[in-house]
Amino acid sequence: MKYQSNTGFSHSQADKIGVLITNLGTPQAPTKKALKVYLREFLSDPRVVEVPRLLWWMILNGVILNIRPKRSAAAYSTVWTEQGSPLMVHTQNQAAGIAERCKQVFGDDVIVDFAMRYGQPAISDTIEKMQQQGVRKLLVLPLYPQYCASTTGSTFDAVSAYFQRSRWLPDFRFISHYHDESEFIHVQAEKIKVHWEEHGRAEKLIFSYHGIPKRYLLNGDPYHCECHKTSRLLAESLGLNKDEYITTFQSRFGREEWLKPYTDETLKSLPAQGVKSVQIVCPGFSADCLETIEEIGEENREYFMESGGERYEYIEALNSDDAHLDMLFTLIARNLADWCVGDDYQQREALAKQLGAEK
Ligand SMILES: C=CC1=C(C)c2cc3[nH]c(cc4nc(cc5[nH]c(cc1n2)c(C)c5CCC(=O)O)C(CCC(=O)O)=C4C)c(C)c3C=C
Ligand SMILES: [Fe+2]
Ligand SMILES: [Fe+2]
Repeated sequence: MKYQSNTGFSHSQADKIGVLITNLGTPQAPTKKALKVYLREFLSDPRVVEVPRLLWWMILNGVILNIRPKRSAAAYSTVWTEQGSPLMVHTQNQAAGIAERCKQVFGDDVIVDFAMRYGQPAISDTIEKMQQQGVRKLLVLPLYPQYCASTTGSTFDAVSAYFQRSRWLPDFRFISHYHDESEFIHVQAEKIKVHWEEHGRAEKLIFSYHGIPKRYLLNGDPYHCECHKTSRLLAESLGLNKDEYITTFQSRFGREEWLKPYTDETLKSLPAQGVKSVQIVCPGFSADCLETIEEIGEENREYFMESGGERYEYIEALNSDDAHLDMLFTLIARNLADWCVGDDYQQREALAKQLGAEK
């Protein structure tokens, strides 16, 4: 059968609204074997590596998958926790926190779940499960504040690949970015302010974002602009002058030029320019993961200190902070608004306000 049917359907089943949270995905274990599986899927995605397929297949299988898994497994084992990969643990907690908030406001009308673009739980399996539970309207929120074809675009590909095989499509909404939503800027700025209250301020605040090849920007990807806009809005919210913060790009992969300035080179050069203390935050990562904990928390710290830096502080990602989950819930609720049996949602909101006022 070309188009799959919805196996869970019964006429008495209540219609539900689904909220699917997604993130990138992570290996199953910090081992060479698991890394090979993960990297093969991730790096085979043409949205991630835009190189002619045959050439890339040869480089990937002939070189990268023979070298990288061992190196990456060693890096992952430094961040692995008893519960698993930090990215997985944070995403699970975020989904649980959002589900709790949805339950309080929407009752049983809304089902919240999470999936990963690469590895498990797969986007297709999760949407299928949600449809079996009665989901007829689906909102997908990839947890990337800035749009990038390599991440957000690729998530859309995975969702639409499932839809293309599916007989009964739900109503569908997709949040492609939220970097300039006032609530997002507010929570991220507050996290920095709390850090300042506890530790004082450093000479420079560095906003470090995951990089992409410069070619993608030149071909029209808005990611670079959205990162700079995020930094500008945060700086405005924090009252920072232009010389008090820097926007940099981390996690380079391969030999071609990526977005500049590079985080590592910037940190190596700052002490010689007289900057001895920095605080670094990653507003493109909604959850701490290998790229923040190991690369920013450890590797770049060493570069800075070995180059003559004296004080280096990494400000953690928003993870499952209550304020972050409240912000994500607000974003979701706004996008669900007229779906949530419209009047019901308005009435519940009014009731919640009334109850709050009576307390
Ligand atoms: C060509 C390669 C890559 C592009 C383009 C890219 C874009 C990109 N990635 C993220 C977010 C994350 N990337 C993470 C890990 C990671 N990224 C790449 C390569 C590219 N990323 C690799 C090979 C890896 C694996 C680790 C390694 O071997 O170094 C992660 C962490 C995942 C985890 O398990 O902790 C995240 C998150 C964004 C936002 C982005 C473009 C904007
Ligand atoms: Fe990446
Ligand atoms: Fe990295």
